[in-house]
Amino acid sequence: QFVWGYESDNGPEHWHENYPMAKGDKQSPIEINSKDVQHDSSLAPWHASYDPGAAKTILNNGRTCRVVFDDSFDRSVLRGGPLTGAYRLRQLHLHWGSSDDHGSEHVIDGVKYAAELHMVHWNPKHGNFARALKQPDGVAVVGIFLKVGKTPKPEMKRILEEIDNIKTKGKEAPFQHFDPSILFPKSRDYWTYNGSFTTPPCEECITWILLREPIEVSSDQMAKLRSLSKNGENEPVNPLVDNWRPPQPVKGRIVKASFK
Ligand SMILES: NS(=O)(=O)c1ccc(C(=O)NCc2ccccc2F)cc1
Ligand SMILES: [Zn+2]
Repeated sequence: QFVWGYESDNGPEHWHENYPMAKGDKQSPIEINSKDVQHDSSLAPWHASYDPGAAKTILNNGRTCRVVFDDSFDRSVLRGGPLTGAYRLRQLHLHWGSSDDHGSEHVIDGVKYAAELHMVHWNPKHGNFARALKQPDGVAVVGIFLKVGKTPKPEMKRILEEIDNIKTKGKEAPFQHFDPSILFPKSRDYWTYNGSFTTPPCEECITWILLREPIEVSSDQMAKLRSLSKNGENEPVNPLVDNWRPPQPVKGRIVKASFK
């Protein structure tokens, strides 16, 4: 039975065989070229109001490291920007490379960042997440680029400290009292466009909000992330790296910028 992944036999080039949406017209990620972006002065600023008490657990699902939040009511929400209404924070996760020179999913003016962090929110007007992902306005993901520099990002430490407890696939640990808005960069500038999950089933339900300013992490912090394994305990070690989908066809979509 086909289990999708990022290897040559089950990677992004194969996904469409089991998930036809993967060949849709509004797929993510994409390459963003500043010259094709349209500044939209009507775009509102976005606001996150997260409850640190909503954080629940952190897990290694063999494909990424994911922090899960209580989304049973409007407890941690994202508002504004291109969105109508309050979207509930459900989980955050990352995509990263096997070395510092690549790993992000979106590519900005040819620049690949070392990693890309996704904060996944869904529109409660659709009742639940499974229904929301069938709607064009169902899901909103804030994407933050991680750039390798000399100074480690202290706010990333909480996540990276937990890595040792979730080394292998299926491992989960409590992860409480965490407000992910501490990860945001200073600037609120963003690009936004309509796209999809970057993993199967590649549903085209996402309003992407990509922050222009990357956050800086250290090479050691990236090495820590790369110490996660795809394999389960007592299985041969298979490093969890290069869990990113390459850019997909833009197909005439307009990327808007909140800034000039
Ligand atoms: N990389 S991303 O575009 O930000 C992204 C965000 C969320 C998911 C997700 O929830 N998958 C699980 C899932 C659950 C239920 C139904 C379908 C699903 F994909 C996958 C990818
Ligand atoms: Zn993602």
